[in-house]
Amino acid sequence: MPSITVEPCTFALFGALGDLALRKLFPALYQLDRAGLLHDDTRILALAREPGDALTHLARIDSQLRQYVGSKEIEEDVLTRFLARLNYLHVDFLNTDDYVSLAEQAGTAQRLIAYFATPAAVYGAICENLAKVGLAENTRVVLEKPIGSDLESSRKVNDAVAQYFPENRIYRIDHYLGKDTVQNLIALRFANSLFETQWNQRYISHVEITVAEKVGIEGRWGYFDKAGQLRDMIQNHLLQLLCLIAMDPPADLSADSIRDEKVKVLKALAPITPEGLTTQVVRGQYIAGYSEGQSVPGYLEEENSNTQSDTETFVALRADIRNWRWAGVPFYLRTGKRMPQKLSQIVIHFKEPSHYIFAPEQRLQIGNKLIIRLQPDEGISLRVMTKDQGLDKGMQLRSGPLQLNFSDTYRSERVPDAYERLLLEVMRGNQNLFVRKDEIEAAWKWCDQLIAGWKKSGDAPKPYAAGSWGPMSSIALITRDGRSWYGDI
Ligand SMILES: NC(=O)C1=CN([C@@H]2O[C@H](COP(=O)(O)OP(=O)(O)OC[C@H]3O[C@@H](n4cnc5c(N)ncnc54)[C@H](OP(=O)(O)O)[C@@H]3O)[C@@H](O)[C@H]2O)C=CC1
Ligand SMILES: O=C1O[C@H](COP(=O)(O)O)[C@@H](O)[C@H](O)[C@H]1O
Repeated sequence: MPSITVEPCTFALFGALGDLALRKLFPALYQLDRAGLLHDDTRILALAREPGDALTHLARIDSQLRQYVGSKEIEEDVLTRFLARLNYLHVDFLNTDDYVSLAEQAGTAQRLIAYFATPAAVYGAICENLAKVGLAENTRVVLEKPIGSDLESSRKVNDAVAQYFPENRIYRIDHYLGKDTVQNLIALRFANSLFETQWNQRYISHVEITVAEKVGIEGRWGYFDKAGQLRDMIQNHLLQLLCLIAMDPPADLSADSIRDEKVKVLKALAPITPEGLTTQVVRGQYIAGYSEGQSVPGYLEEENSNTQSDTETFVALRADIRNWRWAGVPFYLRTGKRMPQKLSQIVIHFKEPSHYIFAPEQRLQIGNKLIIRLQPDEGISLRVMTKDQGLDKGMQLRSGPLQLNFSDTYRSERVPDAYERLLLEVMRGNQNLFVRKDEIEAAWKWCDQLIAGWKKSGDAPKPYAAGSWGPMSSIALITRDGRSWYGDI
């Protein structure tokens, strides 16, 4: 039986016929229902501006749900119960009159959760209209990323929402924070004194964060070309991972204690100088190549693409954190589309022992590594040095893993999708997996200087073949510091 009690709510999904809603949000709500985590009285209002009768739209949601959840996890009785919670309302989000019927349907008996699966440009108007029809009181609003495309535009969006909703009822999504393995970073760091005592510049030489995607642009060229990989992935997911690795221990698990610590890290990131732009940062764009043995098009040949674009699909960079814990410890970040495999991984490289007593030729492999695999094959592995076995081996060293593979250890547990966790936490009113306004702004501030630098220097992205690990210069970026990307791979 579920151990979490969740209050009933009316869940209003703005943009209910869009890609995110159909692919991720309805499936996540269904899974919550399946797990017994939706209150019996919880209702879902699917809001979109497509005309036509409600039954046709509900039938589409039903069929997409079956497709994205998959037949193995569709239980007909649960699906029937889930669809009974659902109603479709035709609403143009910019038209106040359309909100009257929403207000009638929503009522005031239970809390409204308004999820904005729409472009950020309409968040402010939705908030204003909700307030005009008396639906802002007590409502929680959920904002999808990206919030703006730079500091200034993100402030505008945040300020527009803040006119009607206080920060403690605003839930900004970064879906990486909903991944079980990402939350595990907090458990790993703060429930094990073993690591925390070593977690600083005295013992750690450098940190790598790789988020590689095998997919290309997948029909999202229109959105992606205006964004690029820095805005799409680094500004949010990778910087959030960096924060969870680098932050000081929070006083407790409350949302603000964790967010206070994360924002300190973001503010401590060293700006990247014009010289650093060439030595510390690499941007790339994929050209045609191979993925799983099949030829795949380059970025400029994707569906709906232009023939020319300077948008990056790959970024590798070295970030430095200006504080006592991390002085002199580079954080190497790397993310790209159309890489050889889907892989999100953090590698903590520990320093060599302070006095070395083994054969000089074995020195290269010295240095423990903690490898945190976020996806796929979630798990943690600690590379430790041991002596090779056998009478003839002498004191020959070998690096081997102490391994915790989550799917073996917790075999019976289904790994929930990030959105399931996040939607549940919104219903519970727990903000600690959501991003506070000052975090978003500090992350934009740091990314803006990079974007401005690229613009000023006219730096074009370096080509890399689809199916490779990025431009050669991303290897030079780390080898210049006498290191290499772990296991590359
Ligand atoms: N798709 C994804 O994987 C991800 C999406 N996101 C974010 O989620 C949000 C939604 O993305 P996505 O689903 O891909 O986008 P889509 O364009 O597929 O969906 C957005 C929906 O909002 C509707 N909409 C926009 N303006 C109005 C309006 N004035 N009145 C009524 N409906 C309106 C659109 O309707 P219409 O079609 O009629 O214009 C569309 O159905 C965005 O903020 C995006 O950045 C974040 C991470 C991943
Ligand atoms: O937010 C986004 O994330 C996805 C990658 O998410 P993952 O959970 O599959 O690792 C990325 O493809 C997309 O471009 C970006 O907007």
